[in-house]
Amino acid sequence: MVKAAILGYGTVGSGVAEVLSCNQELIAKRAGNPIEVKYILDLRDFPGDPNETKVVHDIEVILQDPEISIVCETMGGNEPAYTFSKRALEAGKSVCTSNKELVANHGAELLRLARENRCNYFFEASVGGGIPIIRPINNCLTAERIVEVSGILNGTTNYILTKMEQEGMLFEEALGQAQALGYAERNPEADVEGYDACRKIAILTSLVAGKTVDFHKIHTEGITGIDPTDFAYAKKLDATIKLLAVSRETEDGYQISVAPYLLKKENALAGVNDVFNAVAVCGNTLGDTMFYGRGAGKLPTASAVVADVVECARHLQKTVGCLWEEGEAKVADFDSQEGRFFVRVSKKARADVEKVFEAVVPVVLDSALEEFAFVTESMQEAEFEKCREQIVGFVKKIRIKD
Ligand SMILES: NC(=O)C1=CN([C@@H]2O[C@H](COP(=O)(O)OP(=O)(O)OC[C@H]3O[C@@H](n4cnc5c(N)ncnc54)[C@H](OP(=O)(O)O)[C@@H]3O)[C@@H](O)[C@H]2O)C=CC1
Ligand SMILES: N[C@@H](CC=O)C(=O)O
Repeated sequence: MVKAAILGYGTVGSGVAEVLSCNQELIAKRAGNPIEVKYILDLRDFPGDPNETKVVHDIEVILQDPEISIVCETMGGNEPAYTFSKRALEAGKSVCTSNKELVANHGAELLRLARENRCNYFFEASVGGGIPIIRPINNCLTAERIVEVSGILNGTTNYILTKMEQEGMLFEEALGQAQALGYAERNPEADVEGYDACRKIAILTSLVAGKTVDFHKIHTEGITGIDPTDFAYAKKLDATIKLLAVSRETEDGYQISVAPYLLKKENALAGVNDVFNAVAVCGNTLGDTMFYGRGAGKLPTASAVVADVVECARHLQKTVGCLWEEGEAKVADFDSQEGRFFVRVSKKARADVEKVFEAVVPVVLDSALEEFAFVTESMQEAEFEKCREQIVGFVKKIRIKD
């Protein structure tokens, strides 16, 4: 019997207990041993819950119990999750986590501690919820030089954008629904301002680079500025708007950004809706591959954590290799990033626009509107900003994913 503990009995933690119980027999077969949850650490008690007798409030009970070989950290946040994870690994207990904030901040160090203590630090659920992406990058794509990773990495914002586009729902209402469904972070600013997707693309790029990407260096924009008029223009252009995270290897380092993008309906990512996420990975010899599934939610995310638990149970006292070491991977200057832009400007700026951007083809939604839009040629971010300075009045840009 392999004994495990769950730290944090919220959306994901309670899902971990449910998946372990619901698929108990097949998990025992696949792990080579039955897996039992011995303790659940939380701040609260859960009277009436089937696991209420397992609840403890002192981490020492778990850390000091030699029977516990696997700890699922589903509390979230940096502290005390960082200290608890570190201490579990130092005690030789493997840790499986869904906590991307912690992985993005301390992944390399926690992996080293796992190696030093002959156990494992696994984090499949930290990116893309239930989508297998960490293990595929580490294992199945290990023969590849990965040149680009991009995709939709946040379920909450994709849910909000889908509801706004398809049902004309207001931002706040759609966010409220995503929170009620258990998709959003405790502080949903992390979702809507793009910070969550930023940490996830930092984790993926760190795995690709083998060194840590400092996520503070990633250009990050959220979706709070996207309004119904943007969707009306997108429809007119046979396009949609998605929050994309993009990471590309260049000679100057990894060019990484998180921002809303306008993308044509025929783009595979345009059809990724609601809480679904998709990650496209391009390898130098393989070409393009894509991973798709539920990016958030109780059971899909818990399923990924439990898969890590099974992998730990199969490798007790052995560390499974993961090439992500301490030291920093270079992030390229964002200003040199190149692409086309969709731009909304006030009607009064027409002459300026034609002078600065030359041959623009205006997109007009409604002649009564005091604005029009156009699409630029491919140019660098810095170049666009210089042009923008020469245009008086309202200017709003959305990048285009070609
Ligand atoms: N929800 C999702 O779909 C996904 C979440 N994740 C990540 O998984 C992690 C957990 O998310 P989620 O389950 O949604 O969050 P929840 O807020 O639902 O659950 C966290 C649980 O941990 C408990 N907790 C917090 N601090 C402590 C502490 N010091 N000691 C003991 N228990 C504590 C909380 O108790 P209390 O409520 O009393 O504070 C709560 O029960 C986060 O890192 C999140 O980013 C990853 C993928 C998807
Ligand atoms: N809040 C996150 C949860 C999963 O990582 C999201 O919406 O994607």
